[in-house]
Amino acid sequence: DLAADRAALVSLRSSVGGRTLFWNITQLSPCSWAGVTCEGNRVVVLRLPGVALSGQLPTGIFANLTQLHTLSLRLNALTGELPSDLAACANLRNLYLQGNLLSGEIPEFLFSLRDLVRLNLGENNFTGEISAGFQNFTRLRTLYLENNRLSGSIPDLKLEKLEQFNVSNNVLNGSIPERFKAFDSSSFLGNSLCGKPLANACITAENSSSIVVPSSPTDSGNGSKRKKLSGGAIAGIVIGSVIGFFLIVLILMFLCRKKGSKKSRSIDIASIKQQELVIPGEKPIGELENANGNGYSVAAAAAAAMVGNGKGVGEVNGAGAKKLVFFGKASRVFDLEDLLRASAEVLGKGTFGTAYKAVLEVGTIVAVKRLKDVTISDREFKEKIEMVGAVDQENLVPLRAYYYSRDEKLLVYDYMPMGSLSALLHGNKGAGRTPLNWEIRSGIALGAARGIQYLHSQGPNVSHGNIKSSNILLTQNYEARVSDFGLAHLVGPSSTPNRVAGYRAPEVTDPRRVSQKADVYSFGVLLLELLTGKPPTHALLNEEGVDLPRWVQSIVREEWTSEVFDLELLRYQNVEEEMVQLLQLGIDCAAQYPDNRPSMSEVTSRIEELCRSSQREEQDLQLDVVDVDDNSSR
Ligand SMILES: Nc1ncnc2c1ncn2[C@@H]1O[C@H](COP(=O)(O)OP(=O)(O)OP(=O)(O)O)[C@@H](O)[C@H]1O
Repeated sequence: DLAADRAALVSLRSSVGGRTLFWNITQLSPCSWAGVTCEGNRVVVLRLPGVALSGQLPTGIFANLTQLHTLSLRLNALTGELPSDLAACANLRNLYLQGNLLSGEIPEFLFSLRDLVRLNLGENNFTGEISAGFQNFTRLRTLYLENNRLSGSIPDLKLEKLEQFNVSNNVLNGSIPERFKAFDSSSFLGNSLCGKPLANACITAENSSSIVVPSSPTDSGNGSKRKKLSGGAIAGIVIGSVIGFFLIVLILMFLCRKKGSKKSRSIDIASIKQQELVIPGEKPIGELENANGNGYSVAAAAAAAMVGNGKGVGEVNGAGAKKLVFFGKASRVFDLEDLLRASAEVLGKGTFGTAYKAVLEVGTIVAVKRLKDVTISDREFKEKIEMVGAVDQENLVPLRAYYYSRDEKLLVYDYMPMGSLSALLHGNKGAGRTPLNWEIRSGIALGAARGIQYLHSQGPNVSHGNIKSSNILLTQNYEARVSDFGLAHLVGPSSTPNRVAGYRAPEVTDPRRVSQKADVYSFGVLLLELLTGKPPTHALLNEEGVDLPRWVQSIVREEWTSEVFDLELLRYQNVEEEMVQLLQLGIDCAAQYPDNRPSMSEVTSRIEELCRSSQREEQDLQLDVVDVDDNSSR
């Protein structure tokens, strides 16, 4: 009686052999076990690494698991040949059988699993030659065959996508085919192979007289093959090395100089940028005329009236007559009077104050942020806010206007109708929830990365300082817009609630001094949140959250990678590769040491590349569907 929990599985480790366990899996619904992920009632991921499975895998199990996407039986004691019904798992992408006692030739039926992306058959007792059938795996990225007893030569397989390859410690011989030469020599050691990347060249008619051929393990007793280098070859090597050495020294000197000159030029880039960013000639709205020729009169109480701190609209036109200042030419579609008459509703309280949604009488909707704890001087505030207002990039929420008085500071933004990524991910978990597919999530990741990259491109000291999912807002089409940039420098440190804690890089001590690399860290956490659907530490009220970088890394280390993804994403199996790449990028960004993190421009190009690749996958899939339809109609 296999109870549906991990405890039962663990207690079975030592007492039950593979046969019984597998037999039962086909009869029960194992969907709630750790290591087993199901979609509907079909098993898509089956992972039983290191659970003491032994004996031969019986035929008949896999015929019932046709939706399998990942099968991991690593580090068990399975023996014998692979069962032929494994061929029924036509959706299989990841097959990990490493570290068992499987034997016999790698069976031909395996090559019918054409969608395999990762194949690990290492550390078994497989014999025979490496079949040309591997050629069928056109999507293969990982092929591990090390520590078996495979013989013969390596066929010239045209596996365009292969990234990881290892055939070390077999009994292979012959030359390493051209397309495998790019892999590290450690992938080929412990065989009788020759040619690059190994140090021992292959003996050909031309070079047999001048090249030393170190004896391989199999011909170690045959000293007659040792030949000495010719004088010309030695001279060539020496001259080549000397030239190479000087070239490296020259390049290093050049680089050092470049770095030095950059440093001296970058002095006060921030202030230069500031000048570039200011739009000259902006008039406060109070100085503009409305259609009736009357000037607008605005006072500090405008803010209070709208945000409901007790004063009415009638008290707005009081003393002080400070002005609402707009940015940009095309944005004056409403005026301050409209704003004052607007109905307002609270969107939420954040680090810098409270945000309101204001619906103007003409129907225009804006978001208004009422800042608190602004500690800097008037001049400094205006300088900084005008820099923010001048920023114009499609992935950033534009600041349309600001209002400044001693008691009130208001910022007017475009209202983003779909709310924040945080609300979308963690808000409505019920039936009416918008499913967030891979296309939407990867698009959001790309848009947000582009927005942050743009900010970083404004100067080495320009950073966002508060990257988190509630600051990634969404348009009607779920395009990402980064908000709240430039505000971290305006408010005092005391006002920062710890809701940002899970995103903050470990080296940040002052929230007003957040480096670009610290932004990259926060963006990494955001990527992990986007892919796992889990909030980071303290990101939500009343929820503790998880230390996302640590949690994800611990799971990836255990090769349970698929388990970290939000269940909603698991159905997009054709792009799992890209999902894993985005996850890896998140992990890279959230590296402990700032120097180990990529720059935002690198981050953006990596996301662009994986978005392109998933679009290709999507097109392939559509073509496949067309093919199937064609075949069935014939
Ligand atoms: N322009 C906008 N359009 C739509 N919703 C917005 C807009 N600006 C803010 N919001 C929403 O209002 C709420 C409060 O935002 P606010 O930026 O004040 O706080 P926060 O993002 O939670 O924290 P922080 O101040 O640290 O950024 C958030 O849910 C946010 O998504």
